[in-house]
Amino acid sequence: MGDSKRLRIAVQKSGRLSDDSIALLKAIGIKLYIRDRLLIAHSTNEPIDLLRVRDDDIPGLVMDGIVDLGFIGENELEEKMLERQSANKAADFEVLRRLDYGGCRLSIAVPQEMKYDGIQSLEGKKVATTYPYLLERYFKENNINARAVMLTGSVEVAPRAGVADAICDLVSTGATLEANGLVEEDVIFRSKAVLIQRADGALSDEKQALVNRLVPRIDGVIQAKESKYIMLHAPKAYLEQVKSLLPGAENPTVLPLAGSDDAVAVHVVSPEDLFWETMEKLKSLGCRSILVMPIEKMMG
Ligand SMILES: Nc1ncnc2c1ncn2[C@@H]1O[C@H](COP(=O)(O)OP(=O)(O)OP(=O)(O)O)[C@@H](O)[C@H]1O
Ligand SMILES: O=P(O)(O)OC[C@H]1O[C@H](OP(=O)(O)OP(=O)(O)O)[C@H](O)[C@@H]1O
Ligand SMILES: [Mg+2]
Repeated sequence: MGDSKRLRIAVQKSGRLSDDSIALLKAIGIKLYIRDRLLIAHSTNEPIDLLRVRDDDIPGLVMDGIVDLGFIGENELEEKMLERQSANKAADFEVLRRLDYGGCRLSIAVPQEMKYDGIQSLEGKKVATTYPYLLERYFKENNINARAVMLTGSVEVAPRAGVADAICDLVSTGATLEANGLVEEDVIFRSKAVLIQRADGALSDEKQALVNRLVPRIDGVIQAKESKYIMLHAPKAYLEQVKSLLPGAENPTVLPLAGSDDAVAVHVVSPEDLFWETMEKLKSLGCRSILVMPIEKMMG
């Protein structure tokens, strides 16, 4: 399958990573028509097919060469890598880019009423998790004798159900832990979504050329999201102060303003957003018509 002429990309069918991964593919110019029932989607403008699967399967599909690329959370990727290594299966892949979504952490959490003085408090205890390999690695690194109990879902209910003493699960806002009377204690892994590719050299020249053309576009999309185009009218007398307030404004475009001798228009691409506080300072310097605009694409 991986040897078909079309580049195969695995994405999570439905879950936390699905929408952002599809949005990123669309933003880099890949036209996709996704029908909810269908597990394969074809691009209409590039030789690319999308395979929509459970995220658990994505690392294996890439490492076995069934697909060429995959969007996956680092937590799941690392877990599957450890699992395959322990079974002596090949676990080769290449991380092409770390992405700007899917941010979460894998943490140990305990019931509110449990006294916790560090990881040694878990000596001899059972900890429910969907990530037994990551958790056991952490136990080993800390010389703790504890048991990971594998649960594929609803990990948060394990202590109440008497299945385990504590849990190790993904946390983002912490709302799920709080709702279940659990307290986050130790972060054992920090994760973001990544784009991975089959082992170095495994792709045909044509496919690799396509990937090499697409990856810089991802950089462009991420960079554009973080950047802003800023325009304002500034009093000439305060131009230097104005420049020093604008992030990344070493070389702004300064243009004359029709009908005004003492003010100019300043345009700058800023690598970051402009805080309200900075806008207020600019205004107090006499700047007017301060506009902060999103940038859709960037290159060069
Ligand atoms: N609360 C969160 N905030 C941000 N990212 C998260 C959060 N929870 C999980 N993630 C990231 O998204 C990935 C997918 O999470 P999701 O909950 O959709 O997985 P799942 O239930 O295992 O889905 P599937 O049905 O595909 O197996 C996780 O492995 C993690 O990398
Ligand atoms: O700290 P929080 O912001 O509350 O997020 C944490 C929750 O998010 C994830 O589950 P998700 O909501 O994706 O549902 P799932 O149980 O189907 O995986 C994760 O498994 C936690 O349960
Ligand atoms: Mg999953």
